[in-house]
Amino acid sequence: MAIIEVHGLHKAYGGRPVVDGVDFTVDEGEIFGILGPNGAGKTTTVECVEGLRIPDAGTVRVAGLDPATDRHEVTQLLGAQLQESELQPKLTVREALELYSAFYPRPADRHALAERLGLDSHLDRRFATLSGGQKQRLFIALALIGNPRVVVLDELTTGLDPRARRDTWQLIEEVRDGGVTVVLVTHFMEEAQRLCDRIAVIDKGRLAALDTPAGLIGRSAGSTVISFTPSKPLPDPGELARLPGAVSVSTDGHDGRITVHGTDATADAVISLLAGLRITASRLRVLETSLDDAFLDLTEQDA
Ligand SMILES: Nc1ncnc2c1ncn2[C@@H]1O[C@H](COP(=O)(O)OP(=O)(O)OP(=O)(O)O)[C@@H](O)[C@H]1O
Repeated sequence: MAIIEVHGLHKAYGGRPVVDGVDFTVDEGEIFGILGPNGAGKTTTVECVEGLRIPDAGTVRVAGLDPATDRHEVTQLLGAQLQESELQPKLTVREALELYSAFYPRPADRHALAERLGLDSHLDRRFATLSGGQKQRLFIALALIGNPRVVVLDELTTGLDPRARRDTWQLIEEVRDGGVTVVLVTHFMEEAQRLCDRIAVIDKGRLAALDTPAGLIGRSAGSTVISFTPSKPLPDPGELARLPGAVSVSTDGHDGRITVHGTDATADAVISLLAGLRITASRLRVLETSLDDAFLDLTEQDA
């Protein structure tokens, strides 16, 4: 069941459209990614969902409510971690949690939340003295303190080291496992690929694609890469390029290693062809291209 519905969303600044007819729905319980190049309109889109910006046209519903007119009700069920969040530098972790709990009629148990986010041993630390990872944990805690049904995380792991980023991913999975729907705005393909059930790719204010990570990868031409070193040269090297789904074939002049870009069907056909020719494929590798490649295929480069 959809908990967020966005239809025909338009938003312009100074007459320049930055969100230009975006449609998507987010199902309850999923991790929904919003991916796109800088300035694509991702933050504007999620801020319309949060009720922080008023759309010029289109409809936005969160659990059936309009964030623009039912702002108070939406704030009670939607928690947000904003891009570039800051807090008063002298505020301690404990004070921040207390202050934010006071905004909600049925806040989460602060102590349990602090423990779950690994903040229990930092309760008396001032915000200014926290590391980047600790600050991000605190922002997740503050986004969750109102016991929301939906949490929107905008570029949550930007600036974190790889370990802190992975820890944060685990936290996001735990949040979802606790029944909260997560909307994740990110620039990191690995993050989107690892965490998201579905991803909306936004480019120049429009929805360029909406699919599962595997579905997006499958859309890029030559998404399966097959490489091997044949035990003897193929009698007709051109045969590989004619296999179903093959997009390109290249041979390393040094060791004769062959690389074929194609689909899963191409991989099957390469193996059957080699078996028929009684050629052994040594160091056979079949790899999927990454979401990075799919992203570059789906988003236009500026002229
Ligand atoms: N309040 C504003 N007034 C004028 N222009 C704005 C305003 N907010 C955003 N913009 C412009 O709208 C465009 C979309 O911005 P937005 O922040 O939604 O993009 P984004 O996809 O989140 O980008 P990034 O990945 O860089 O955060 C950008 O060109 C930005 O400069």
